[in-house]
Amino acid sequence: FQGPIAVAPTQRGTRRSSKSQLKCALLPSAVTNVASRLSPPVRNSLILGAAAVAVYKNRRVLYPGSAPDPDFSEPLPEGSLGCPLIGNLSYFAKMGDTATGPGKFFRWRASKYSNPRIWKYSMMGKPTVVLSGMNALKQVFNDEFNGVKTGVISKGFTKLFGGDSLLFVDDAGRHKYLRRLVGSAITPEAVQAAMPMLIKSATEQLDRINVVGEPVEMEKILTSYTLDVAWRVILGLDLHQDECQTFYDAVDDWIGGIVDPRVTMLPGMEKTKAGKALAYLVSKIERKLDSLEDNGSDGSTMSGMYFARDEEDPSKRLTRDEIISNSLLLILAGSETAASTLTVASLALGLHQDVFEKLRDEQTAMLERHPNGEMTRSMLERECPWLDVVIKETMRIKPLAAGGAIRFAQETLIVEGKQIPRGYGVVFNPYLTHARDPAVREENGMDIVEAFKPERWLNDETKPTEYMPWGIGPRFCLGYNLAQARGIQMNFHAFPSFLTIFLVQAEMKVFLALFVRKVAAYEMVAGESVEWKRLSIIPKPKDGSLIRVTSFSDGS
Ligand code: HEM
Repeated sequence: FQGPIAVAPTQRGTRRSSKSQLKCALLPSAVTNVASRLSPPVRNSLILGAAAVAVYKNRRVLYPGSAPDPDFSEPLPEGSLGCPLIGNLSYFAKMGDTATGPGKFFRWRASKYSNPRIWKYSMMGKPTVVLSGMNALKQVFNDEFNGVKTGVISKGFTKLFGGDSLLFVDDAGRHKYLRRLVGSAITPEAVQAAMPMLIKSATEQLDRINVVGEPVEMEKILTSYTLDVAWRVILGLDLHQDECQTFYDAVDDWIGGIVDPRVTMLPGMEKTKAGKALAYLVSKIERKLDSLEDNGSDGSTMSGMYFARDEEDPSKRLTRDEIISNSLLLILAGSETAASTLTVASLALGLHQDVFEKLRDEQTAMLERHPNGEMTRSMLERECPWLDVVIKETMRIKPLAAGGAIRFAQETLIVEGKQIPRGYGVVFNPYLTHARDPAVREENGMDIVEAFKPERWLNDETKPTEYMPWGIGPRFCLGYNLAQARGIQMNFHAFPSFLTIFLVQAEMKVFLALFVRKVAAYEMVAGESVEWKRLSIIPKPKDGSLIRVTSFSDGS
């Protein structure tokens, strides 16, 4: 509003008419005149409104690639794209809070639209559609490598997490090949062979809980547990006690690189904390590979990968780089996720004493049947239905806060009557999917205090069907199930449960079983007032699930 300004003839050749020139010349002064009579709040609202209209009218220029595909009549999903450069500012402002935890933006946005199962937003200026609900998810994510492909926003991620890992593969054949070979190292037999290591790792960490009345932060215990599983079971290392902390710190610094722009955007990653941590981890893996070459198999997942031959072409085996990248991927995908889920389970059991008692009764009965304390993979699977449903319910209430890796539409997709134009990002949202299951919609179904009811999984009539904590489609969690890697089409709900206990299930069940065998009763230090960390991959209680044991099983 600088007063009248001269209007230059347009550069494109077609001159505007003298009438329109006059309008253009007079308009600013007229606007200035009117604006000066308005109170500042009204004037500012009008300015913002005018700016919003200008952005809306020019959105095709401002957001390249966001326009609808003219070959389709279906509309775009609802939702605004925010700032063209950094996307929706509310994404950053509402990432999470202590009352609801991470993923607040997705819950808040979904509640605004007529169809919460499909809507759009913009991440760093990239138009992206958020999908939830099993129908829509199956349609889109089962078509990975054709209709959609997983991609990365920054190439730095590939450097940090290993360029030869199956996470970054966008070719169906190569992905299947890598899943077959990496997956062949996590068969039921391999997990059974790993049971003593899982039990040893859990027992060592549970030994840290030994004083009645002393507050214990379960998250710390469980982070160490899953990292011990990573070095023992996945990498097959034999770390001395004083080197464990170096390993924990290295994994922490390495994963922390995700949020460091010097790592993901700029050259010179090697000199950063994350780069140095990565070098340490790779050196450990390299040395282990040399020892496998000299001494043969040791039963670890890495050894499984090293000696695996492709069942379709036995002359093919994983290269050294592929083993390194995929070993790193298993640490990345498996440690934090399992630790967080177990942390939430310890909170849920502390809040629901009746469920804790059910688990204890189940373990007491198992001990009576196997008085020598033996615990195998198939025993946990066949004899412990409560263990199973406690984990299912924990993962229903607190799944990944913002979904998995971003996919990009390879062609224009029509989903739920809307179009997702070619080139758009697409992400799944497990929380929104779980929250809309008919079995839990009537109550405050995602609240850990009010709605944690593992028994709902024991009856076909109350069993949720809108459920996908392990992902969906060809990238379904590898730690969970290998059926797809062997070419069997996955139908999660119809899948017989005896086939579904693999590494991560065994890891979580072993810990919980030993925990309820040792601890006879405990309470949450914070009582029922649960607060959450604002940011994390899987939601975690703010106090790390601070418990106080009131009695141990040995009577102390
Ligand atoms: C409670 C623990 C876990 C949860 C909730 C979980 C969840 C998931 C989800 C949702 C995906 C799909 C990601 C996407 O499609 O973008 C996934 C993929 C994956 N998970 Fe897990 N996971 C867990 C533990 C593990 C463990 C213990 C391992 C291995 C040691 C593992 C290995 C993988 C791998 C390798 C992939 C990528 C598969 C591919 O791209 O083909 N996960 N996981």
